[in-house]
Amino acid sequence: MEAEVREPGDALAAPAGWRPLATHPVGAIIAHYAERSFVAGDPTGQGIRVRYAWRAMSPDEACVVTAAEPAALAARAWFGARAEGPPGHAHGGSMAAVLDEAMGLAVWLAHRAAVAAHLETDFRRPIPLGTTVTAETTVGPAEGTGKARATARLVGDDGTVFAEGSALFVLLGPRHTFAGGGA
Ligand SMILES: CCCCCCCCCCCC(=O)SCCNC(=O)CCNC(=O)[C@H](O)C(C)(C)COP(=O)(O)OP(=O)(O)OC[C@H]1O[C@@H](n2cnc3c(N)ncnc32)[C@H](O)[C@@H]1OP(=O)(O)O
Repeated sequence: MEAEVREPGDALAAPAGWRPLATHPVGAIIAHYAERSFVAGDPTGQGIRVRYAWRAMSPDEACVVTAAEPAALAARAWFGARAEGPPGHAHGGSMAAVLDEAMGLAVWLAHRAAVAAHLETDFRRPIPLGTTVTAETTVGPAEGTGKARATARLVGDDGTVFAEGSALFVLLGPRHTFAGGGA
């Protein structure tokens, strides 16, 4: 029998100072994608529930950004019974999926169309099912052109760092076959 897992209630709301992704002009397109994504596309399910948010960045934060109004991306993520890995705790793949998608969307929002070429994840603490965490992201320059480096971490409301991710993204150009590439 599945253990009872606490529902998130309104814990998935955007953190203080952040706004729902759909309220950003570029973010609205990405938010539409997220509605269909296997990571964030089941907002009432018992697997992972993810809600994205953005805030404006100050010029000194926006080290790689080409957008006129640079924006940072964060997510609130809840892990339900169907995200179980070790008994009572989140599956590492579900944590990596949240990190991967949050970093990917951060690159799309801050920079332009890209796909992950290399992804690393460090699992620091197990996430008890029913926990809501914040996925914090950064986007920075990568060595060489046509690439971006992103990081993300899953942080509990008490400051516990559950997982950290780092990824290399290759920016999509005309030679790539991904739909929507060439931005
Ligand atoms: C509407 C809103 C939607 C919004 C949609 C948002 C979706 C977000 C989803 C989350 C992100 C994902 O999971 S994306 C899905 C998972 N990723 C994928 O499926 C990608 C599969 N891989 C590929 O298609 C390819 O390998 C690419 C495109 C990544 C790279 O191929 P390529 O373009 O031919 O690039 P290539 O010349 O080989 O390499 C370019 C440069 O990157 C470096 N490079 C390439 N791969 C690697 C690597 N693994 N590790 C280190 N470095 C690498 C090379 O050394 C080179 O550096 P230099 O010599 O130039 O210095």
